[in-house]
Amino acid sequence: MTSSSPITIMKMKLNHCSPSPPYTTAAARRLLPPLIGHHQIQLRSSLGPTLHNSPSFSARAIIARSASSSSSFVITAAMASEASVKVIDGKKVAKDIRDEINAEISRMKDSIGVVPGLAVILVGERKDSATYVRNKKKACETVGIKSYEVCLPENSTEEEVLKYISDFNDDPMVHGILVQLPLPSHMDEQKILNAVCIEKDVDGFHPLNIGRLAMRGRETSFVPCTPKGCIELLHRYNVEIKGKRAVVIGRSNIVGMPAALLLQREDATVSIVHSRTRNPEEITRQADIIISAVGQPNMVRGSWIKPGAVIIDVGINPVEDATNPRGYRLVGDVCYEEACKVASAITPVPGGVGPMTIAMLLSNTLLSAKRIHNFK
Ligand SMILES: Nc1nc(=O)c2c([nH]1)NC[C@@H]1CN(c3ccc(C(=O)N[C@@H](CCC(=O)O)C(=O)O)cc3)C=[N+]21
Repeated sequence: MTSSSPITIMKMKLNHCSPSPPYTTAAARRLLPPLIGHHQIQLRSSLGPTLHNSPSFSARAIIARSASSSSSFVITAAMASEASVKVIDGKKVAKDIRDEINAEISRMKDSIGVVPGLAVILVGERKDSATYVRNKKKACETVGIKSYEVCLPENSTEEEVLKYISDFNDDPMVHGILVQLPLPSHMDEQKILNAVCIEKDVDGFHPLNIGRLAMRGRETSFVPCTPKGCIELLHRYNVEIKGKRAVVIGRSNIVGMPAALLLQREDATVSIVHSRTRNPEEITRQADIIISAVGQPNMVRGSWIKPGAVIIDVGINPVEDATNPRGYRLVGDVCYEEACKVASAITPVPGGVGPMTIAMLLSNTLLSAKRIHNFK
């Protein structure tokens, strides 16, 4: 989703999350300051040495508290906590991972002469899909993966797609196969995804992959890229998962569900919030870790977030923006401005989970080539 305009742009004009300024409610005024101070301390230990939040937060809060009006207190405290939120830099981490992958691929090429190959099948003319595919191809080039691309017209038949999949399944140069989603509506997505042989399913969308993810004691074959990227970010920022309460918002097969399974594997206590959940706000507010993957711009408000929580925002939602040369800009599921004032760490959109998804695709492709050639 880069220079070209995506198919659907949310009809919203949002510079902030809402017309009303955040944290001016009486409840927020009562709740926020002491809790932020408390969680700040926890955060510092959980995020380790990389954290550069202001050590003077509580001092500033106390000074603010002694200041005259309560409204000036709220503003000052909010500013102080905002300054201390850790922005989780997915773009930077993705670059580090590509460098690591690049080194591994050179090592493999030098020792056994194998170059990993990724096949991408794109059906139809969706501009956003075309952009994703182009970005994946570029990313492959930067790490030394050979990419094989097939672009089919919108009116192709299922059989044609299945034929390409079957050829790639048999091609020894190809170690990973990705069918770009969504497929045109006349195609049976399940049937097509099931045709990708499990050894080359680098997207991790095969039911057997998800099944293994769900079962204790089973080795996973390929972990779906976006959820894998989310967990990788938590690991690389030293966010402890074990024993923590995690809430995943959204239950899609490709993000929400596998993300919840992964968090559970990492010993978090996991709840899934979805469109039929009663009191999503109340449940989300219990989370130490929030992964949001719903595709609703700014749905998760500051009041949904427990002070000190870590937020991974998977949403990439285009919203109308006349001031932007593209005519739109991207926002997450989480109201960033509000979240920055409550959370201890957050991924931005863009530059958060998106780049990690692609990095994990490269990582799965390398893993596949290593497995197929038994290269340690
Ligand atoms: N079989 C399949 N596998 C996928 O993994 C898959 C798919 N189909 N269909 C579409 C979604 C979406 N997706 C993204 C990947 C990277 C960014 C990304 O890098 N985003 C940039 C935004 C760049 C920009 O447009 O400015 C960022 O968040 O920083 C976004 C979205 C993979 N998907």
